[in-house]
Amino acid sequence: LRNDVTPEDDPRIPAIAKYFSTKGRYEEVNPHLIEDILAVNRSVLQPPFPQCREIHLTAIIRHGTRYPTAKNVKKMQKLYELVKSRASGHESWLREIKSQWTMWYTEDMDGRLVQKGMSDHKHLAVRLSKLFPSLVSEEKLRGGSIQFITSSKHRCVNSTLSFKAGLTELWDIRDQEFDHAVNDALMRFFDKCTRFLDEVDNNPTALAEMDKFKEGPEMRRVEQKIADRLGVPYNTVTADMAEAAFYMCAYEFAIKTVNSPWCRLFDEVDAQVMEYTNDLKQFWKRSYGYDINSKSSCILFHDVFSRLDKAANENLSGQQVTEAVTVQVGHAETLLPLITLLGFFKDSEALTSTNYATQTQRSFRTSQMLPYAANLLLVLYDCGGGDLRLQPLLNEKPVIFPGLAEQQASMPLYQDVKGHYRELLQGCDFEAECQLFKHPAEL
Ligand SMILES: O=P(O)(O)O[C@H]1[C@H](OP(=O)(O)O)[C@@H](OP(=O)(O)O)[C@H](O)[C@@H](O)[C@H]1OP(=O)(O)O
Repeated sequence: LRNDVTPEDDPRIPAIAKYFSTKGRYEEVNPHLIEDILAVNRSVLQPPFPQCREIHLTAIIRHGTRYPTAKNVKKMQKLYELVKSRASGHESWLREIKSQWTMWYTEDMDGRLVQKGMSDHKHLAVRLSKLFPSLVSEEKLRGGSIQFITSSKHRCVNSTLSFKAGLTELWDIRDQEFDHAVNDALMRFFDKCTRFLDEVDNNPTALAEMDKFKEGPEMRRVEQKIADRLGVPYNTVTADMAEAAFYMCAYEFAIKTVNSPWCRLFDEVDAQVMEYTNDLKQFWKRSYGYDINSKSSCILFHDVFSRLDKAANENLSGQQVTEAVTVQVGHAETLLPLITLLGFFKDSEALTSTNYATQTQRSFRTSQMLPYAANLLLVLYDCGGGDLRLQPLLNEKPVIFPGLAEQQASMPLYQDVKGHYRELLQGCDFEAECQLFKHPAEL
């Protein structure tokens, strides 16, 4: 990409790429990476005093770009069959789909990491080594103070391997291998939380707001416009078909970096409606929609703070921090509950099927929050004389702990962060929250 070309002007990037929600490219969230995937800007880190030193980094990272899940491949196959057999439009992009494009997605791909997903993690590893050179360093890696923890899913394990490869290739390390721990209790807590499974994941009415929106006027308009563009009867394009078409555009771009003819089925207004549908799914299934969504991450929340505490205590007693870096690889459904528990991206109104128009300025945008390789970074600083600070970053951009903004413009004191989350630190017990009966709030 030339310097004078913005992503909006680049014909290789679909105009709707910034609305792909959890199927989006990390580069759309950090567009400077389009030009240089290894670029970092250390000046975004602004410790309050020059003597502040980073002493610990916890990175919780979503796996990299992956294939669609089997469920979505099926939907995409149905759409492809419809287009092949019924589409009567004469536009060149439609002729291209019908005569040149082949349906190459198969169900056995089922969410596996793609080549681009490996690069996502390799590149992220290199950028983190540039952003935090004293922590993500060859010496620390060789010395065993960089720990890797992953979910058992192949896309996560392979992302973890790629992250490690990014570092070992960077430093040309060939004489040593580095372990990782598979820990689903931490990285797939949602699978183990009975109350969440019962009340949300397996509850057919939990996503009622998304279901209603899919049947509502905004989605109907998108479906009609797709039917018009294809030249098929209105009743053949359902919400699932529209979703499948959106995935076709998103996956072709995320996996192959091509602006495929499928993208011509949407204009920007349509894409915003599709984005809202997915935001509704994420909101009700993994975020503020139900209290248990975020509470299911209590186990990870405590794990994060116990690591920070350990690093803080070792540092305060003059010892070397044993675990300088913790890299934890999981899913959108790992990151979002934790981000929610910490209070990020909370709007005053819930996302519902009827408030699409008033939610246009919402902060809850999964396209920005949860692309492939999305990451929450927590960096602990020692600023001398017992002054410890904690800087959160989301997708490598500094963010402010919600509620702590007024008290502290710059990096907050670690003690203040702990004070802010006091209630959760003293409670938020995974076992108690996740059991079906005797929920603490009901006692
Ligand atoms: O809509 P799909 O089938 O892709 O949903 C996936 C989840 O993807 P997401 O909704 O976040 O885009 C997937 O999360 P990921 O972070 O691993 O990509 C999740 O693990 C998987 O179980 C699918 O969830 P669903 O319950 O089948 O919708």
